[in-house]
Amino acid sequence: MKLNFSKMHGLGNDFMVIDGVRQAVTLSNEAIGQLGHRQFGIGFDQLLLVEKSTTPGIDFRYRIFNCDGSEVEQCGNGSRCFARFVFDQGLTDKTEIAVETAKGVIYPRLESNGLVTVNMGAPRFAPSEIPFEAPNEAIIDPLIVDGQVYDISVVSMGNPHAVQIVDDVETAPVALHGTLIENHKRFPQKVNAGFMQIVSRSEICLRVFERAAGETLACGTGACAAVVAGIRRGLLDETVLVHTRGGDLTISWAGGDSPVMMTGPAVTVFEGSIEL
Ligand SMILES: N[C@@H](CCC[C@H](N)C(=O)O)C(=O)O
Repeated sequence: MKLNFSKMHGLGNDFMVIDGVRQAVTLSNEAIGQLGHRQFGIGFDQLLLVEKSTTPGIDFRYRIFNCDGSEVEQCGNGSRCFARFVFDQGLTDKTEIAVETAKGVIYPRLESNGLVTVNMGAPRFAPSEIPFEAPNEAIIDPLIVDGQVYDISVVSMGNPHAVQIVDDVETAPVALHGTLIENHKRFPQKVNAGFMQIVSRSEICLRVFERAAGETLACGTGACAAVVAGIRRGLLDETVLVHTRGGDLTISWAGGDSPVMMTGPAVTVFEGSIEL
């Protein structure tokens, strides 16, 4: 089977994006893991598979897989690349798109300046929705990692995030603690671990150790979760500039059940095909 794809990125968080509307695509989780390998495959943080939606009023469905082949619920940087992909490939002429993911519908919009804004939906905090083992919902939860207590904020943006505040993201032990938090027994489906440095009420620096992918140059849902966590802790204003190692995102949240809005770039690097 010959598979056409685009290689894309959002702030260096990179994707193999496949048109499953005009091509018949059957990929096992194992095959995705092989394609994701940086040395033996194409290499990516996540694979995005674009499909038709059967739901009235919804333009597309897209599925998200981590580089180890596991399917996940949501991806912020991926949602911007998805929107750029379907427009540039001529799958739609709409600039405001409704797309189903494994965890609900999100709404990307292509801006005239080339950036993409996505209505990522409302964040969720109930432990059962993360999922997270905790007696009740809290703004800050103590998590014991390697004998030390870390104050984490647990947020679902469709996928699970545990955000902590650090003095300096550059010296934070992201790889070491990231993997311990990712695999902590209180997160039965694992978790993405965020390390946030507050610069001011409208600016943070962020590094994220992603579930199944390790540290990436940027994590869109991680940025949404960090800003939501900072606002709930009373440390951030409604609109925040998020500096990641791959570049900047703007995140806004008005609180409560209002949606988190994310604006940032989506870039196509090249198009290719592979014989499977
Ligand atoms: N890079 C993504 C998140 C991808 C999924 C994540 N690794 C998970 O397992 O939940 C983003 O930009 O949000």
